[in-house]
Amino acid sequence: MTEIYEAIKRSAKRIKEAIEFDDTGYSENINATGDTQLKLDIKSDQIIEEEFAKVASIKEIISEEKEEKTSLHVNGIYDVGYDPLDGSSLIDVNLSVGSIFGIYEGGYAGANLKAAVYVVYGPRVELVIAEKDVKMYRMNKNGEFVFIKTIELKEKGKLNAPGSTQQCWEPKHKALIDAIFADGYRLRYSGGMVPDLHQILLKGGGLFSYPATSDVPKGKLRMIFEVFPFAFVYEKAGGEAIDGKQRILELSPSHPHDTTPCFFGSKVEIERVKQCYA
Ligand SMILES: O=P(O)(O)OC[C@H]1O[C@](O)(COP(=O)(O)O)[C@@H](O)[C@@H]1O
Ligand SMILES: [Mg+2]
Ligand SMILES: [Mg+2]
Repeated sequence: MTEIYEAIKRSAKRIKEAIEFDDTGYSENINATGDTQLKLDIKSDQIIEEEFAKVASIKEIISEEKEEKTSLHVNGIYDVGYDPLDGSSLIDVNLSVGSIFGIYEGGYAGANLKAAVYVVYGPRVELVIAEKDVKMYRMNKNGEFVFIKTIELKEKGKLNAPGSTQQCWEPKHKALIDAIFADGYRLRYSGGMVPDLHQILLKGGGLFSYPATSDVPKGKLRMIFEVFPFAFVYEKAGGEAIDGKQRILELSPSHPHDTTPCFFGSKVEIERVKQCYA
């Protein structure tokens, strides 16, 4: 596992440099989800593939920017699913973006996750590794990742990050979000799942939701690359992640690019979601 973390750190340094100095424009390609890829989406994907190709324990990889799985090492143990540049549509407005990694053993089901990692490219570069617990590191001026702290969620938080187009929410979802705001929660939503979920983790708790809506009935966020890794992080930090009713980590996609509605948060907020969606 350490070799994989080291490859992610090398990738993070290279991607940070690309974000700072490369062309921020769109390419002419469309990915499996139907999004037009930025040149930076493609470059970040290539950087990660190059770094993972050096790691013998990785059997295969699949990313948000690849149509199909890519085999790396026949004798490898782990399958890695990743979103090379999450929130990339925020690059043009210079907001924080991220990379997300799920390290699976035995196929890309939630139950097969062995570790999850994400990187935040903000004013500083931070790396979070969830295995037994959740550890946060920050890149120093020599490009080394220095341990900062272990992240633990409180039972109840203060932040609310409601995703998707509100016009398309179900009435019960609107009632839930309104009730949470009525209880004093503050709105914190940038449109980048990495910084939005990172903020809730670091500020002690709250709720991030991306529900089923009339325009995206199966949600927008992708299981293998985005939702499973963050569900793992939230559970290891003492929180919960559900699709409304079921634990996210009990789900299995039938296609690599499958999406699911998702709710991540501390215990108290997730209990409210369960009551609403029961
Ligand atoms: O603008 P919306 O519909 O709330 O969606 C925001 C979500 O879309 C995403 O940007 C999707 O990720 P990509 O940039 O990797 O496609 C998430 O980071 C974010 O949580
Ligand atoms: Mg993404
Ligand atoms: Mg992406």
